[in-house]
Amino acid sequence: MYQTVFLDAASMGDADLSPLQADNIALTCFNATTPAQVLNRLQQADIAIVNKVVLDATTLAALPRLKLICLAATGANNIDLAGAQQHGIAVCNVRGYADTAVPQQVFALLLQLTNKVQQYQNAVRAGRWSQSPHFCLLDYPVTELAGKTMLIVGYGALGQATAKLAQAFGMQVLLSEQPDASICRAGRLPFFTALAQADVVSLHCPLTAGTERLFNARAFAAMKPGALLINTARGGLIDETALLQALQQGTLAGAALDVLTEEPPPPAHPLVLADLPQLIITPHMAWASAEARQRMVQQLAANVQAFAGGQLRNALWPQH
Ligand SMILES: NC(=O)C1=CN([C@@H]2O[C@H](COP(=O)(O)OP(=O)(O)OC[C@H]3O[C@@H](n4cnc5c(N)ncnc54)[C@H](O)[C@@H]3O)[C@@H](O)[C@H]2O)C=CC1
Ligand SMILES: O=C(O)C(=O)CO
Repeated sequence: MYQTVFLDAASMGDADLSPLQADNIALTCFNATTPAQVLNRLQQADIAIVNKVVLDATTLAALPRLKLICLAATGANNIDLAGAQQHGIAVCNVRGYADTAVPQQVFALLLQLTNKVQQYQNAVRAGRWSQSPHFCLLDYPVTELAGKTMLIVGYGALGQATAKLAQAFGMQVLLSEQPDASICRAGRLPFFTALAQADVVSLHCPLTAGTERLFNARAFAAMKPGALLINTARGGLIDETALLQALQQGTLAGAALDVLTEEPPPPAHPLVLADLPQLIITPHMAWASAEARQRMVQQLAANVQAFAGGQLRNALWPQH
């Protein structure tokens, strides 16, 4: 019997978690877990399931029974992988579960930036259409995606699925090489060259030591004037102070963020308080269509059962 503890089960919303239940699994679900509660709750666990709870090296060192961390997410930046490795704790994630949900949100955000649906809705509600001397109201400029370029940073499952939607909109897709790469792979552009050519930049790479604040003042200065930035990957990819400055100075024409460095953000977070119509922030819900959350549960169950059967599925560590 594997003692299995889901530390932030309520982050799955109303998804049906019953696929996780099985004869060989004793499952305990906590809605949410504070950093101070982690150790106590995982003390007797063989398997920890976490969405965004942080499991750092110190915590992992104090959990000798723990054998598997099963991420209810693709991004693994909340887990100290080196610490897991040091203590022989396997780590697996879920993959491709959101490759329809996230790209759909990328375009929901991008289309809001180009088509100003919210601003027009507000204008109609405020009676401004009724007062218009014409049949229409043209107060907010609309621009087309067709013929524009989208740079995808991180060409994995979500980057590729987003690229397909971009192509369906008639956009040209660009791929960049990693900034510190010594060679540039065929079909890719050097990072700063790609930034200078893109009308829209969409982020889909993991947050690692190498990608932290990849989008900083230097990167914003290199971007094409009037470009739009969409981040549905991780907040830490962006230097948020530099982003606010780039938006205020007009270097960037707009940004849409589904993720912030600190989540949930403090109420006085400068980007949350910034009153800029060209900045849209959604609360890390790009992944969370009902369908994607249920696919996630199925993958979690498959990962847990693979482990119980002596196998590892979607292992980030140990790698095969
Ligand atoms: N907002 C949300 O709800 C969600 C956010 N995510 C985020 O999206 C990220 C990507 O997810 P997937 O596409 O499924 O992962 P993936 O592992 O399939 O793809 C990531 C890609 O990024 C590439 N990469 C790594 N470092 C890079 C760098 N420095 N520059 C450019 N590319 C780099 C990798 O080679 C890989 O091709 C996740 O790591 C997670 O942080 C994932 C799901 C939902
Ligand atoms: O899958 C991910 O990485 C997410 O951020 C959703 O939890």
